[in-house]
Amino acid sequence: MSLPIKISTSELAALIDEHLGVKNLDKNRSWKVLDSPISGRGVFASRDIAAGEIILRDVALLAGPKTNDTANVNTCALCCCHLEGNALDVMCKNGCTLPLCRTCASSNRHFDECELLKDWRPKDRNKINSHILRLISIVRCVFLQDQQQKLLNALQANSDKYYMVELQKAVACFENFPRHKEMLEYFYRTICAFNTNAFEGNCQTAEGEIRVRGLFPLAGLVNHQCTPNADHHFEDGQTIVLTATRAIRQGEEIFTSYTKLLWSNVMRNTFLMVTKKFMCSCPRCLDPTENGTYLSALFCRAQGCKGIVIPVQTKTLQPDWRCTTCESVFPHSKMARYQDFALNTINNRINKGSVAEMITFINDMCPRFCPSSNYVLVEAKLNVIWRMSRPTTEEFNEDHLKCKERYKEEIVALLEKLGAGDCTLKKLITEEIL
Ligand SMILES: C[S@@+](CC[C@H](N)C(=O)[O-])C[C@H]1O[C@@H](n2cnc3c(N)ncnc32)[C@H](O)[C@@H]1O
Repeated sequence: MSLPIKISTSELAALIDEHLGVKNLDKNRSWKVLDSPISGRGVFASRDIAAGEIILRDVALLAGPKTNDTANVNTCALCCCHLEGNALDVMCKNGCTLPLCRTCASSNRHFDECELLKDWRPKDRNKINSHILRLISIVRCVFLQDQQQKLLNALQANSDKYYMVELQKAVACFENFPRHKEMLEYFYRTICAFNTNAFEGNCQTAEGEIRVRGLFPLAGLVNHQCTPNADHHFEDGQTIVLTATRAIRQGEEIFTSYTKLLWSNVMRNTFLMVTKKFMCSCPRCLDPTENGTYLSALFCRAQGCKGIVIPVQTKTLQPDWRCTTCESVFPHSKMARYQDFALNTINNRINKGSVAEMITFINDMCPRFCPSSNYVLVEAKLNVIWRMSRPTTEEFNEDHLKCKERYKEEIVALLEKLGAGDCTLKKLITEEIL
């Protein structure tokens, strides 16, 4: 369920223009905001767009470090750079408990935030609290101007009891967190809007890699398809760029993918349902062969059969599975256990041993229990490519290098079958931009 939105699509489009400002609104712009036949509002091509062309550049309304509950507290709360040193070294010396780099610690931008958090009185002033660090991108909604708050409230905000838990965890970190209804509702809506629309990612800057999450009002209006026509990357901690992965005709809706491209149908839709509260019905999701990639395929469980089974129904997260050879049908519960076994067995090996051991495992062991098209095995091959492309002390012989090339060809062929165009993943693999 989403929280109510009390604004028309044209008013929202005007707020986005204002947000981007004249500087970012070039005359040759290629997009417009309209109602979408897929869901709510969407972004559409206002002219033909060439493959590889930048569609839009959007500026964060709210942004902060990408963190989770337990890790990454060594990230600057403001510029999101990696911080060296122990918690006490990097924590703000004025008592707000945020980790900060030297430049940000003395900046005006931090001053107001620091005063606000100190006023709320963090309970434990001697340690960095990952909840507070995660909350900081939300807390920044307090400093938005009226029109920006209006824009924030115009974004779709899916509600969920776990988002309420996120708010309760935040409240529990302070002795004096504002508890009046209006403020709590504003924070709750902002958390919901973040979970519905935000982008997370890593970005290479002159100072090193930063890890950010941000709410981008225009990019956040882009709906999802599993074979999208656009891809995104962070230009810096405040700017996101959408690029066309193939030619887009005037009037077509622009889509990105909210999931990994190479996940299976069930995996993608489970993720979409949990994180974004919808199931996709794009052509790829409706095709049990997944454009002939068989990313879901598992071996048939019928005695003596060497065929593969694939989910037969679409539009459900618990489909029956049927063998493409003997046509035996298996309930989802049985195949889900088998898929989990393959996933756990393969994931337990990833990053544990050397790359050479991983290659032997993929080539010799995995084919005994997992078809080569299964997405978990595809992900394992991607992992080998990444590890071999990064600086490492491990030495590779000719066979290893040949395997890497073969894995790359297999994955590029999969992306082609899916119609993924010049997506970031293809560029990463073929151009080795890591
Ligand atoms: C980031 S927002 C996209 C913008 C949204 N349509 C709006 O009006 O603000 C994500 C939400 O849009 C909807 N959505 C996006 N792609 C969809 C799709 N392919 N099918 C159904 N709903 C979709 C879902 O409700 C999802 O939670």
